[in-house]
Amino acid sequence: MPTFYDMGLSDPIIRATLNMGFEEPTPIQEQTIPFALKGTDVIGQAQTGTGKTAAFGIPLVEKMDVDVEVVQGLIVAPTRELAIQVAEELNKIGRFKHIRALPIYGGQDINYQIRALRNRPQIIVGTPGRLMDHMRRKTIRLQHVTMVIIDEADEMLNMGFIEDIENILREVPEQRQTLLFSATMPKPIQNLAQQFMHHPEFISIKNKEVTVPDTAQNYIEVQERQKFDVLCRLLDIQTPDLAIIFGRTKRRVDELCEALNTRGYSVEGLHGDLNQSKRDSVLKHFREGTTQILVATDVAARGLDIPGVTHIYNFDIPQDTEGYVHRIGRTGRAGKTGLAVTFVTPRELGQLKLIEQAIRKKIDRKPVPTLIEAIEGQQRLTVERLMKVVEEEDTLPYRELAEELLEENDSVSLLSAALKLLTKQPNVTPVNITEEAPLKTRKSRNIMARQQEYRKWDGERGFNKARRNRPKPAQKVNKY
Ligand SMILES: Nc1ncnc2c1ncn2[C@@H]1O[C@H](COP(=O)(O)OP(=O)(O)OP(=O)(O)O)[C@@H](O)[C@H]1O
Ligand SMILES: [Mg+2]
Repeated sequence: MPTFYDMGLSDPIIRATLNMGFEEPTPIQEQTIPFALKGTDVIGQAQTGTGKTAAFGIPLVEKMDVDVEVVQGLIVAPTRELAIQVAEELNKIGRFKHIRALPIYGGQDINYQIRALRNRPQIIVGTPGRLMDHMRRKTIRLQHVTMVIIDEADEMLNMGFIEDIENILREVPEQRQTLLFSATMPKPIQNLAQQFMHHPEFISIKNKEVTVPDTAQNYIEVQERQKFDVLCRLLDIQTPDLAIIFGRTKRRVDELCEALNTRGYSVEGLHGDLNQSKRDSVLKHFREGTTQILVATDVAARGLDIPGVTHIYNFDIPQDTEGYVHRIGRTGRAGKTGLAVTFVTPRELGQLKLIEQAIRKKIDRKPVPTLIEAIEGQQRLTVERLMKVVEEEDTLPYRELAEELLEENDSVSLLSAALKLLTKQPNVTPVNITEEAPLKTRKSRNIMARQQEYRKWDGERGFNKARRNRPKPAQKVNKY
């Protein structure tokens, strides 16, 4: 097994990897870092949670010149939360080399960002909209950028973002090095990517499965109006440490949050209509574990690395196969195990088949859990909690009382009553969830069709005309 040391990295970077607890490079790191250090353009594809951030972050930081106080490295990412997270990881990698990475994203005070830019970070991690805003204001200049990285590249080169990426790349010197990463890299997007790159090396970690083998994947066939009760039962049975529930729309997320809170679950919602301070606090609570359940739109589907997420629930089946891979990839990261459960209404079974074909794996069908199972799940949880207190806590102050009680009652009656008190009882308070129409089956979110459109725009009809004729990306701001 090669080590980071064998890769010819400098001391401050090796120290940083040790400091981050990385003992050896992951396969994608092992394969991409040497190419990236040599200056080769790379398209890197590897499963979710396998260390793609450091795969580009390590060579990027290695190549930055700490004495040159201009932006030399640019990373583009689809969501604000991901930009923040990637910048944090880069700052860890750059800690001993004193390389600074700054996240630049919408929803944060632009003047604050302008002040932060005066600290002269060498690396900027941005979301496209806000990056362009700074480019227009000339508060960010990209003419000394030597390396550009597009994280979640298939998403970024897709309809919602492609024009922004083109605009941003126009400001970056032509002879830059370009790296593209994602867990999913549909062929048409790979082809499209070439136009932004110079003879890229395509590195794909060959795995039988597209998804992570340590994540068990189940589906439950369920009627739309039953979904919520089934979800509550699953939560009661599976008692996840940290779980993410994905809903299709923002309204869905809001309704689910309210309904789950009504039924006594501690949940918070994340979607694009919330203001940034709310988004920050929701994610902070979830990362700290003070909120155990996050309900989110696809804004949380890509890239987020939250250790300890044990369960993913697709309350609504994802729109496309890539979405499925990324959503369930929020669990089972860095060698941990996880469980993903997808709700499928009878009319969406075709979509499930498409997902199975794309990931080349069968998703196991599970029956609708019963109320009895939910109650048993909660009882099990109570016993676990009780035994933990028996083993780990000081119960001495209660002993006298316990002995008194036992003089007049039998022990089984007493313990049964205590267990009952401690157990969350099934809560069937009526809630209001607006029904969603079933998802219409579409072949892998028409990426093929879109690619053909791009070709048309680029070729036959001429690029400029094509640009004018390009349909307005309706989901551009609204998707998440
Ligand atoms: N060499 C390593 N050794 C141990 N842990 C690592 C190593 N490299 C990365 N990690 C850890 O693995 C986790 C996942 O990494 P990362 O977020 O980069 O995955 P990813 O491949 O980008 O996933 P996604 O496709 O979901 O974006 C992180 O917590 C990271 O710190
Ligand atoms: Mg990533």
